[in-house]
Amino acid sequence: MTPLIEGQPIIVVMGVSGSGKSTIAAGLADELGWDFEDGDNLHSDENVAKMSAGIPLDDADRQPWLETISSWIVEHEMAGVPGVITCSALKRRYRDVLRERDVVFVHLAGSRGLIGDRLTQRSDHYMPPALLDSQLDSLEPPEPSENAITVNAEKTPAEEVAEIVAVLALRRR
Ligand SMILES: Nc1ncnc2c1ncn2[C@@H]1O[C@H](COP(=O)(O)OP(=O)(O)O)[C@@H](O)[C@H]1O
Ligand SMILES: O=C(O)[C@H](O)[C@@H](O)[C@H](O)[C@H](O)COP(=O)(O)O
Repeated sequence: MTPLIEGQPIIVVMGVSGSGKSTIAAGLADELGWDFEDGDNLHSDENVAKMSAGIPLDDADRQPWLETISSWIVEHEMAGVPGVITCSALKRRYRDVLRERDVVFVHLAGSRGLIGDRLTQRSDHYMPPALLDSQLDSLEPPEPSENAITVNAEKTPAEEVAEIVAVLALRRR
């Protein structure tokens, strides 16, 4: 594993369902040789069952999940291992939970039409496309004071990864 560069934060790739978090975060981690975790895999069985049934998660459902993601971040910080993790992180107060650590948010932002099309085409996932509207309703895009990076989710995955690497001036070591 590549050791953490001093002052190097953990990257949290955020956005609504279908914005490309899993694809881009995995590609970014691969490009950098960093650890990767998909926040989707850290949901409780109850949360997955709820989303699978087409019911949006609420704040109480998301709180323990955010704490699990925070634990992943802390473990990586403590071990000095850089990483990329996905988390929808739709609301400012969710991001505030994760921001207690040294993280940088990368927001994948795209139109409802494009993301809806992608979700309709995606077949191997528990999250139903019908939940996109509630995801967009919940989304509070990062404010300028949050120092997040916003990437146009309508580019190709390779372009998005290259942009993130360039903006953060990251290099494989
Ligand atoms: N930049 C992109 N260009 C084209 N298709 C993409 C892009 N990013 C993701 N996809 C596709 O869109 C769908 C949703 O992407 P995914 O990474 O699962 O999003 P999320 O993790 O945010 O739900 C997947 O089928 C994925 O292959
Ligand atoms: O906060 C939420 O409502 C969920 O966490 C959701 O946003 C999340 O992203 C799911 O895990 C679905 O997975 P995909 O984002 O991969 O569709």
